[in-house]
Amino acid sequence: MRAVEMAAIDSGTVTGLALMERAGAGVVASFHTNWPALRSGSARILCGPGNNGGDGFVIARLLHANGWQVQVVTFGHPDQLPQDARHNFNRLAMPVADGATTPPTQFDGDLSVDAMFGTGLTRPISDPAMASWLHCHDRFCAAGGAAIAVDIPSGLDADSGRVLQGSACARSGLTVTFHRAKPGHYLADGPEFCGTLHIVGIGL
Ligand SMILES: NC(=O)C1=CN([C@@H]2O[C@H](COP(=O)(O)OP(=O)(O)OC[C@H]3O[C@@H](n4cnc5c(N)ncnc54)[C@H](OP(=O)(O)O)[C@@H]3O)[C@@H](O)[C@H]2O)[C@@H](O)CC1
Ligand SMILES: [K+]
Repeated sequence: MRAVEMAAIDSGTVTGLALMERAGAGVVASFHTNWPALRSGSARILCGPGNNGGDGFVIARLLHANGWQVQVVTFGHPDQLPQDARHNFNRLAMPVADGATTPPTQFDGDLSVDAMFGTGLTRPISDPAMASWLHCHDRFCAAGGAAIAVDIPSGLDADSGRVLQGSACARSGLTVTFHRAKPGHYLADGPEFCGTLHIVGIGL
């Protein structure tokens, strides 16, 4: 998937930013399909240090523009964000909480989005702050809340479908992935953590 994305970008037919915008818009469209009654409310978006977090910033902007009350929680310093994610971070017109220094609270809003890690997860999630915020997402999902994972539930290996050894991981009721499903969506722990799987095209 990473190779496909890079080939499309390198060929000049599409930019990473355009792919990210389509990914974020695809998640919002899938959300409305899966929970049609939820037209607006309060959303919490957990945004990690890479482009998965970048998708989260796009989602935050789109929901906010549609009248949602949005709480963005970031993990990692904005200066360290990859270019496309940084661009979308800068476009946010709402307060952002730093997940490293803000204690997580039980979420009793309407929509929780896991945009912490996607295909770039390289090792178990061991950071205590990340783990406790993901735990809030998981509890919200378990309580029947609208919980979405962007691309892949954070902590789940996209190839094997296993939760990385010792990693935090959160269940979602809906996982929205891009272009093609990954083996991990269907294998091992995948189905339990992904919930319903939507595959959205991003023009690749
Ligand atoms: N490419 C495209 O055009 C498109 C991409 N798209 C989106 O991008 C996603 C892939 O983005 P990505 O490659 O930035 O990886 P992502 O999962 O966001 O994180 C990587 C960062 O996390 C860090 N890190 C890793 N493990 C960690 C840990 N346990 N604990 C802490 N940190 C950890 C890692 O650090 P490092 O391992 O380098 O030290 C790195 O900084 C993809 O899933 C999709 O959602 C869509 O928009 C479609 C178009
Ligand atoms: K994710």
